[in-house]
Amino acid sequence: MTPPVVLTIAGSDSGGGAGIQADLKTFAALGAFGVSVITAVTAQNTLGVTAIHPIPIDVVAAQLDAVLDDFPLAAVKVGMIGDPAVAELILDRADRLPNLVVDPVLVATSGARLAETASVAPLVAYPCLLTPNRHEAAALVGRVIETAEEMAVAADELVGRGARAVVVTGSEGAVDVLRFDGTTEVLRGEPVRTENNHGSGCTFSSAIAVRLAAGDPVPTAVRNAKSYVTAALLGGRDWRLGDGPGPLDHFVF
Ligand SMILES: Nc1ncnc2c1ncn2[C@@H]1O[C@H](COP(=O)(O)OP(=O)(O)OP(=O)(O)O)[C@@H](O)[C@H]1O
Ligand SMILES: Cc1ncc(CO)c(N)n1
Repeated sequence: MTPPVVLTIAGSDSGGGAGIQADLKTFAALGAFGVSVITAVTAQNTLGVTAIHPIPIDVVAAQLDAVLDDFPLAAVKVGMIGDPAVAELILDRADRLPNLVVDPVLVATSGARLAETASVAPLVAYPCLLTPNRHEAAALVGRVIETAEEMAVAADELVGRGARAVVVTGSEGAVDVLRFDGTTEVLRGEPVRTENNHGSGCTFSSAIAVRLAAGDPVPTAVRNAKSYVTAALLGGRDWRLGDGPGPLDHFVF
């Protein structure tokens, strides 16, 4: 059977654990056919980011149009965009981008700054499914977020600005908060004791996109994606790839 096509619009991680590379592995692992629009090339490994080269906006637009002109998209995941012009481009083509999941990537797990808050601001007001981690949500609402209660208030505030749904992720504690359709759901996952969490957020948002493409309602897609990330974290727990926080085992199944 022909698989659903899912698009990632994101940056390349030369280390293979996050960004476009994590997205395409997640799509393949969960049964979707992945296509990609690369917004930036990062020189990156498990220890950090040493260079960022934004792709010129006309080349980003040409990739997007090449994909749109030939593939029936079932869902779209947006990761690192780096430049507000890319956000404007996405908004301009948004009526052809179904099931839009936006991970407002601002900081890598290693702590390196990947994008300015202003670069994703135009997309935050679009009715997409937003997946900020606690720190990204804090940058978007302008205050520190620590507790699940504070995550819920921030998620509600971001829905108020126009998002269709918001999941604020809590990283190691495995507690995420979903705000959708007037209700708040606290998702308590199994905390995995691991150093290897590089790309967990990219993997999570990509898995949500695949599950939406498969027809899951938003809360089911988010729960299924969370189970997949937990399994991939467990699978890669004992891997030793690089000297810093390593990647997940995307093909754990
Ligand atoms: N150690 C862990 N054990 C269980 N779940 C985890 C762990 N770390 C992250 N998660 C889960 O992974 C998903 C992604 O969230 P996370 O907050 O790690 O994203 P992120 O910080 O944006 O990741 P990255 O920047 O590395 O891509 C969430 O569902 C979160 O609960
Ligand atoms: C290219 C890229 N996108 C996203 C992340 C977030 O983890 C990263 N480290 N690198």
